[in-house]
Amino acid sequence: MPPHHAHDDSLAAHGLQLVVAPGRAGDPAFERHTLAVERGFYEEPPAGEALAQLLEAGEADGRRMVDAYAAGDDPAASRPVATFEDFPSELTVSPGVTVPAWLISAVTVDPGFRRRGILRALMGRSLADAAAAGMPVAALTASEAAIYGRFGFGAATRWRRTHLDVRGEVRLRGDAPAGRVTREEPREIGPLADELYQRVRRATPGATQRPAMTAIRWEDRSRFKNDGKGSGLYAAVHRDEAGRAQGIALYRFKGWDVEPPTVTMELFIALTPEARRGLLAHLTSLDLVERVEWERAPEAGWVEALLEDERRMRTQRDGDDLYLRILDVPAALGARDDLGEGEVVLTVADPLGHADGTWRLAVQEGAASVAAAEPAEADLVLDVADLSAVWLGGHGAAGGAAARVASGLVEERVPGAADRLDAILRPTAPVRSLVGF
Ligand SMILES: CC(=O)SCCNC(=O)CCNC(=O)[C@H](O)C(C)(C)COP(=O)(O)OP(=O)(O)OC[C@H]1O[C@@H](n2cnc3c(N)ncnc32)[C@H](O)[C@@H]1OP(=O)(O)O
Repeated sequence: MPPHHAHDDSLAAHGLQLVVAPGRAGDPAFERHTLAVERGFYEEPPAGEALAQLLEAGEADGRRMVDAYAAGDDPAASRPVATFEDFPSELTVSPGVTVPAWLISAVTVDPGFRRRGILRALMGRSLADAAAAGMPVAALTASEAAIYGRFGFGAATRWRRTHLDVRGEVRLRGDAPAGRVTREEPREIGPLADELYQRVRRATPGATQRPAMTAIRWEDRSRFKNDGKGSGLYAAVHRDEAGRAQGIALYRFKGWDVEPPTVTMELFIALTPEARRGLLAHLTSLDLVERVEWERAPEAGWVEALLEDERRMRTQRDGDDLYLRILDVPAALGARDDLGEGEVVLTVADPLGHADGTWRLAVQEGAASVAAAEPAEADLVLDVADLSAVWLGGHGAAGGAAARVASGLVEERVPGAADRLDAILRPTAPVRSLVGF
């Protein structure tokens, strides 16, 4: 399908034209776009099979490219000066409940064109399209934390990278669980990894669908950033006494030139405490390995709880992970089915207009209702970025609504209203994002 040109006044003022099109593997404009994205993140431009995989995965995700070109350039023959991708997905908001979500990714602007409002123009268009399509929320992960608050995004989940010291004998607390862990071939258990991921992400607030490229990595078929070798990925599967798979760990050996010898976790999914403990026992007893690196390690602390020596688990870095941006307040606030009882009236300020208004959120006998209210009735006044951050209850470093009152950014008109909102929004399961996109 040829890309179609759309008009945007603010881009035209900078001599730029907008190209909006679905990402199709065979489209030269999508190839140019994909190469520009990799350049924008200082990555080696992929070629051959690695590029083909990226394009096919982009098409499988339903990614749309929203690019800016210098006026007069042919998108099929020249490089865009700005790239942007958006695509529909699902976000889990409480265990077992998902809502449609608009994912945003691959945002880059050529250094020669920065700080002229190009991102602002592309973001404004994308969010307007999402709202028009009835999406209650948009989501992204950010390269820098300072960029997206101005567009109404708030950090809603936290991320941490840990190092687990597995030198010598690592003793775990409690009894060895029932069931067993076996090492299996990642290429042969792709559907199993996917099935377990689907089950866990539906139960985990903050989780989205996994991107197609991630599935390719889990099956050890990725040619991208992997030199085509496809080597070094290992799978451990926990099966319960009845032989049912209840957990999977995918990990990669980093190579003999890395000191200390390290494996890095690509995926850790466990449906039961037995699977968690069984897989941890496997990872902490790998011969020749002295460190397990874990990106997006769980926050809840079950690893530390299981380790006899909790100091073996060290957080190397932590910070913001998934950013959410509510577009439709009644749809978003009414979606969770695990809200606490109570009532609060919120005035939401949204510079882009999508979430502006005053609403009464009331939860009675487990049923939530969100109805328009008068601004004079407001208990709390807050920006859409703050509401988006606290919505799932797994907010980032800035804390919940009450913590934000202390910063002066959330205005409490009725004392205790922020605590009331936090109590209503308290999550019933750890809030985490499981994969990037
Ligand atoms: C979801 C993702 O893909 S995250 C990845 C984001 N991309 C990258 O980090 C790649 C490298 N960086 C870039 O390509 C660009 O600098 C971008 C995309 C971050 C910004 O693009 P620009 O077109 O320069 O942004 P634009 O001019 O529209 O800026 C809009 C506002 O954001 C601010 N802003 C832009 N980038 C940043 C930043 N890195 N840090 C803080 N503020 C920023 C601008 O100052 C401006 O503020 P204002 O409205 O108050 O004047």
